[in-house]
Amino acid sequence: MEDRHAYEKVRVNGAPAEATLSTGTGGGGGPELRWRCAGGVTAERSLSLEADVLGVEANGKEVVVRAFVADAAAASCAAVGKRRREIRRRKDYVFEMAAGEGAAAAWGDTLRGCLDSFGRPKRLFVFVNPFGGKKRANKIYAAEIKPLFEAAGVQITTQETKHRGHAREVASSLDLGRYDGIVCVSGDGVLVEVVNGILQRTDWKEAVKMPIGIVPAGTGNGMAKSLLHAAGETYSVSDAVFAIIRGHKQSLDVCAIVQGQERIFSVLSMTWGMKQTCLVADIDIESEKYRWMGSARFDFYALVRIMNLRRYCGSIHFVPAPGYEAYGEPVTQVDNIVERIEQNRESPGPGPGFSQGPSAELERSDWRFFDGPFVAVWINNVPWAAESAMAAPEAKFSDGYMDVVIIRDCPKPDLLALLLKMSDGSYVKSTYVTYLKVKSFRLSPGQLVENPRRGGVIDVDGEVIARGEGTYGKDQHEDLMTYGPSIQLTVHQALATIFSPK
Ligand SMILES: Nc1ncnc2c1ncn2[C@@H]1O[C@H](COP(=O)(O)OP(=O)(O)OP(=O)(O)O)[C@@H](O)[C@H]1O
Repeated sequence: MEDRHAYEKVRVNGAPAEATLSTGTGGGGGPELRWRCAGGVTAERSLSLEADVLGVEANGKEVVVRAFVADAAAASCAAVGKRRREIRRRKDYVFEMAAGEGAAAAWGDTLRGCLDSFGRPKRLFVFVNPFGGKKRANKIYAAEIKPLFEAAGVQITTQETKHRGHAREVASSLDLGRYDGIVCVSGDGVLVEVVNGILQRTDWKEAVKMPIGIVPAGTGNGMAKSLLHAAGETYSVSDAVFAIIRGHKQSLDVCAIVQGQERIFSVLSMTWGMKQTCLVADIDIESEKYRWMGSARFDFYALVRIMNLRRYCGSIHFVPAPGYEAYGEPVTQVDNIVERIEQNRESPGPGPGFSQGPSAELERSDWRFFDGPFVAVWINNVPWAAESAMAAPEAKFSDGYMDVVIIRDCPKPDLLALLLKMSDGSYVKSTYVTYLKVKSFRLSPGQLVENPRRGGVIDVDGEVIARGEGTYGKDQHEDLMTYGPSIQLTVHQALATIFSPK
């Protein structure tokens, strides 16, 4: 049954009005506040507590409702309930109760009760990476993030990341009982560190249930873009924060990437060969020097990059998801693959290694393969690799599969055309792109076709994990894995939990 509190005499931001607080769900719309100003010239206004309200405070005769709405018009009853793409803004509505303090206190209690019933996070641990993206994360935090959390009454503990790996260290030992979630104000890198830190804990099975939030403040913000886009929300810092405040959650597949005794967990992507994000970003940024060309500079710079196109020898093996069984060639001798999986099973260490993870034997007879050369192989967990690159339009957060994109021999003009369609994902329709979903995957990377003394680069969630001979930085960097021996990927379905707008 719907529960209503109606007041004849209320002032809303000083204007006399009649207001109704509805706490029930009888109408199907959830708890809401409605009011109509005296005189009736303005339309009835309403605020959905779940979709528009951050917090509430009762003060004497007043109840202050801290809202986050698209604009003044968006608070009209016509707009309530619809998904909006407009930019939201902070707005306070002060309800002065004619019936006095007692009525204000009662409204305050009722409103807070409604907000509490949504299960929103009350205590958050927030990482801020001051070096992410354009090094503005601290400013963004102070100007756009902190005020929203404060308005929502969320208790915040912040931690600036001091060095590479710091977020991982902290997440591996944080007292999780003190928080309802961990938030990363950063690019995807810190998020990945947090997931890896949690999975190296001895209590990882419990710890991995801790919801993780991401607020885009880096160069690569594929996860934030994927979450907001999937919910039909605008891609912005404030929308990402609001999603965390509202406390909706989504489970997320985590991919274990293993080579011998080395293991890393990925939530976004693994890439080999041409990079999806790099090329798109490069065309935006590096083409600046060709600004005099006008809009043709994008095409020109893409062309420059494609002229230097590299193709790599190697092979990939995979267990296809249902519906993709016809892709590639059947593997007749699976023993090598299974042997390697069995070796990996014995690898020590905490976290969902092969001993705890999904059983690999189930997939014993289903392996298929492609041989190179390859221009690019991308394995994606979520649709967006960066905010401007929709690498895997079919990817789902927790379907238990990785979406694989393979570009093999592709004429340069076609590659250019394909690249220019990366921003909406339509590039996958090209005949030069093979797109499939897999349960397990194995990459055996080889040398450049044009130069057998030179290898390629393998990148996981934006970090290089292996680089071959002759590649940039080979002499300076000690990578986690070796370029050459196979790298095995296994999906752990819905292992992690992430704050999501819906
Ligand atoms: N204080 C710091 N100094 C140097 N590196 C840091 C610091 N804090 C975090 N990092 C590292 O920066 C890396 C990238 O961070 P993040 O993803 O937030 O930003 P980004 O701009 O998207 O990154 P990038 O473009 O470099 O991949 C992470 O791996 C993280 O460990």
